[in-house]
Amino acid sequence: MTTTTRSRDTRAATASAVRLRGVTRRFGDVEAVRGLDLDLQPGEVVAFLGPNGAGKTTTIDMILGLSRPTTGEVEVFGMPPREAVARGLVAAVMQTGGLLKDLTVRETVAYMASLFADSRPVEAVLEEAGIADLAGRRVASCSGGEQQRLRFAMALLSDPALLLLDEPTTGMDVEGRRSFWSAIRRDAADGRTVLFATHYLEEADQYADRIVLISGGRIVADGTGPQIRALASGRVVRATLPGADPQVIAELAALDGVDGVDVRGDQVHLHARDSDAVARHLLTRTAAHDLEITAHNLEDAFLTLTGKEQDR
Ligand SMILES: Nc1ncnc2c1ncn2[C@@H]1O[C@H](COP(=O)(O)OP(=O)(O)OP(=O)(O)O)[C@@H](O)[C@H]1O
Repeated sequence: MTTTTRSRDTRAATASAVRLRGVTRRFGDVEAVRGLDLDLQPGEVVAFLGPNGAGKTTTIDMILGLSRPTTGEVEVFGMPPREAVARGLVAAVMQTGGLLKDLTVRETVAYMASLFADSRPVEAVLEEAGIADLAGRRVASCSGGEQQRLRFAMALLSDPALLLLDEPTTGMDVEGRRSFWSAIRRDAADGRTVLFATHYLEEADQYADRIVLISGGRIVADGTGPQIRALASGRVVRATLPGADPQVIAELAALDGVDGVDVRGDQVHLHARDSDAVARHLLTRTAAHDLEITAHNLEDAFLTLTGKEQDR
């Protein structure tokens, strides 16, 4: 792999890669981002995870200097985002656009390289993005995943210290996603800071060192996958409860230590801090059977944590 120099000046070497303080962004009546404080350290791979409309793209746009916060401060390597972008410290891989279908993969990267005063060699970035063997192929014949790796190669030309990816694998199949992320992870091992927005829990859990969970324009959790799971403590008790009447459901919901009840046909799901007490109640006071008790998984944590924010 090519050795690269990513610390282009003293400020870039010493500051947080990204620093947000009290950042808000309004669009008319819509408060897309509501008071974000966030620090990304150089070399971290961070997933920005949240449901539709959470404020992920709005935040990424502010880090890229494409829009300004309504209030608050955004700094990238200790400088205003536009300055960091102008110095080639930041690059982005967006979901769509930016490719000429009739060019080959190599021609596309070479054309982009010709626009930079100080560009890395074309062959090196093709290699790093894992598309050297596709260099002669027309862009139109590349799959969605291959086109994303091409965008990734283009983003590497300026050797950015920070790479931003906005839902980079939307619409890719499992194999496309896997090879895209293995290229990103290989590259990040070399010290690049990566922030990617995603809807996919497994993607965040599998490929990020840290997950920042955002909902309704606020950060609702920040930590590793296991730390986020632990935040939504408790268990899920599932049972078959045929024809459960509303009175029985109301009693279940009112039990001590029950945080929520979902009824799906004959199935009842209870989110409970004391699963033993809930199981005892179900078996002795109701017609429930086929009980199953499981620990929360990341998806439960996601729904619990983002649901709480949406309720506000
Ligand atoms: N230019 C705009 N004008 C008006 N409202 C906007 C604009 N851009 C974003 N919004 C609103 O701000 C909120 C946050 O949007 P944003 O695109 O940042 O969310 P997101 O987390 O990226 O969502 P998705 O995962 O669906 O892309 C949404 O309610 C959206 O409708």
